[in-house]
Amino acid sequence: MSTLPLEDYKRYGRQMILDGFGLPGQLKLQRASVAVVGAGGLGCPALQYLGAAGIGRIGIIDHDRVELSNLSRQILHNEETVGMYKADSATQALKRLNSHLTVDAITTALTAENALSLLAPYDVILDCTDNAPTRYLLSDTAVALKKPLVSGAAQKYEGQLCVYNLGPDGPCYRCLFPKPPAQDTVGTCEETGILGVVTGIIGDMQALETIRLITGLHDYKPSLLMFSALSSPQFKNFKLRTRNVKCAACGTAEQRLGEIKDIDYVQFCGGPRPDWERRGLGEGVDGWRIRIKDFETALKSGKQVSILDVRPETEFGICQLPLSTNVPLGRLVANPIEFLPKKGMEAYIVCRLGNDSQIAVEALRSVSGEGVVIKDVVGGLRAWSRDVDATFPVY
Ligand SMILES: Nc1ncnc2c1ncn2[C@@H]1O[C@H](COP(=O)(O)OP(=O)(O)OP(=O)(O)O)[C@@H](O)[C@H]1O
Ligand SMILES: [Zn+2]
Repeated sequence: MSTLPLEDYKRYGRQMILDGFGLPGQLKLQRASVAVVGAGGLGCPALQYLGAAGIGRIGIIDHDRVELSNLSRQILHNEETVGMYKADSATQALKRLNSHLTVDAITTALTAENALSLLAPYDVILDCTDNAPTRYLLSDTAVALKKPLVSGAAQKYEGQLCVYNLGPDGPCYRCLFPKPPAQDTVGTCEETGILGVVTGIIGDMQALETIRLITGLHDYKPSLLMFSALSSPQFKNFKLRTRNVKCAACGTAEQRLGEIKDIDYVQFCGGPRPDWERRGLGEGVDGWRIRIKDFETALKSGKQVSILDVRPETEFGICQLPLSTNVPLGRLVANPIEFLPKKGMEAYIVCRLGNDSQIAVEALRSVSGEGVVIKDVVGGLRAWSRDVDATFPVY
């Protein structure tokens, strides 16, 4: 029979003595892996309870950094971690709670290109983000990976909770919301305000639903829970129907969306918005990224640019852009200073899909001074082939 490390009986004893939980429940948590996307208002409380309960592996995906204005609700961060990546700051907090936890801190944004590969290793996915494109992306990814998506949302005095893709026939987010909300009806916490404890309540409930799913304490009846701090009663629960056969994501085969990496979620949700752009969502968005069409324009403009291709040498040998230089990612990250562009020169970083190039830009950025232009090419050579030059090989 499997056992736990001796000190874990003491650490988790209070929950282990619960009816229906026991040693099997604790072992299930220990063997489970959970991905939390967004380490903000919802993610922090969810992570805190998931870590405290003894989830074996926790992935934290967030590309944003901690700001002072986050501290009133994003309770894993503190004054000393302002400026740090939220994923790193949250990891640090969880490790303080339990030094044995296994935490993967992922400091890149979840995008259509990377969602499947980043989330595939985890059993349960938590949506703790705050924007429509990411909600659709997460829902489609959870459907593709056949994993439950524990989704939270909070704004002003109100919150919502739902487990999508629950059990064999629970609906996905698209089943309920086939069309994105009108842009003027949604806003960020920065725009609309939020009471911190409301995110705490919803984030805690996301942790609770996750624990119920993993330990087998869930009833698998899909429902949408609405919370309103100033109403009476504060909680209302709506039973949901099973999945919609006409749903583009989870319905019958004819309705399929196509491949996730090819979907432009920002466009689907009504086009770029400044706050999404600030988040690095959509394409070509913050000052450190360039969308493929703009990259093409920059190359044609005649200005002096350098193109660094960070793929492995073998892949570079397969196909490459004219005038690009190969610097495999490992070499660049080991010594970014060597590869900084000269003053006045713009550097564009490419890779196959647009993931490694973000890591490369991050490394260059950490050693670059003011006025240096370094951008990663969103979607990489795959996007080049798709949107610019159909004769460029896809491999
Ligand atoms: N596609 C994404 N990939 C990774 N993290 C994301 C993505 N979209 C949103 N997030 C993260 O989800 C979190 C949402 O949390 P929250 O809204 O509480 O924080 P915030 O955006 O810092 O708040 P504020 O609106 O007050 O500035 C943010 O930390 C944000 O970076
Ligand atoms: Zn659906």
